[in-house]
Amino acid sequence: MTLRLDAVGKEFTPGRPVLADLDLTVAAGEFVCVVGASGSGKSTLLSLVAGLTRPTTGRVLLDGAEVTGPGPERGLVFQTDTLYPWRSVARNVAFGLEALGVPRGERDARVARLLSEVGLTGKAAALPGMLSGGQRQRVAIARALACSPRVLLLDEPFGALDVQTKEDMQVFVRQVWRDEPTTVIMVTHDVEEAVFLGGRVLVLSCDPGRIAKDLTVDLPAERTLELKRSAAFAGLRAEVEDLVRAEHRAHQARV
Ligand SMILES: Nc1ncnc2c1ncn2[C@@H]1O[C@H](COP(=O)(O)OP(=O)(O)OP(=O)(O)O)[C@@H](O)[C@H]1O
Repeated sequence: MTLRLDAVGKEFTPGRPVLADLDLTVAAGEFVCVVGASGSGKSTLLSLVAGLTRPTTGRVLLDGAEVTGPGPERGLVFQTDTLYPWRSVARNVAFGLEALGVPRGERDARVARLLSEVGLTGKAAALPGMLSGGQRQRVAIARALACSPRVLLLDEPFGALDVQTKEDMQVFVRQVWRDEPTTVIMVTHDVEEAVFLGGRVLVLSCDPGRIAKDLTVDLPAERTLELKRSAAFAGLRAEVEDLVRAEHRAHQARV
């Protein structure tokens, strides 16, 4: 599924654009990470693709069709825990399938497969409150994958996790992306995470947000944690950090 943003601008307050004149094409199967200073409009960009908010100017297109609202072909995972606390893990994952009216047998099979994929088969009957933060985020990812989204939108999904759990989740999400035929767009504050996961990293400028840099991550497709210790990785990471810092400073100088 090809995603295209065509001269997209977004203002929440008239005359104060958060995003301006943003053009972007993401091909099917890409893994794109979006970084930028706080307030640069990363989450707004994701909300526009999710159809949770509409652009003030320009258009968001999925395979040429304009996005006018949310849809099952786009799965969303946020930083904060958005699981339904009263539903079991399995029933959380089943939620979208129930809403789509998928028959019970098919639904149960899909949920079982996803829980196995995210390593939580044994927790199917548990309530979210009984899980760790990393486990809850895995349930959230399984839930987002349940309707076989063509595009997976991740907004700081590991921002609240400790370093070790976060690294496990990074490896996990890369595996999910390899196993499920999906395009991933992920917003993160963490430059190391962006370079580790993305095939492409977009650096947003501030006020208004535009794409300051669209960088191809020229690293092996097989991303293991050892890669983070390589010189190539360190070089890319420093390059992106410098870009984010430069954009932040340029913004500070303007205000
Ligand atoms: N619903 C809204 N109504 C009004 N202003 C909003 C709304 N959503 C976002 N904004 C404003 O848009 C700007 C960009 O916000 P956004 O959350 O997209 O940035 P971000 O880059 O994701 O920030 P952070 O890294 O801090 O999460 C901010 O100035 C924010 O206050």
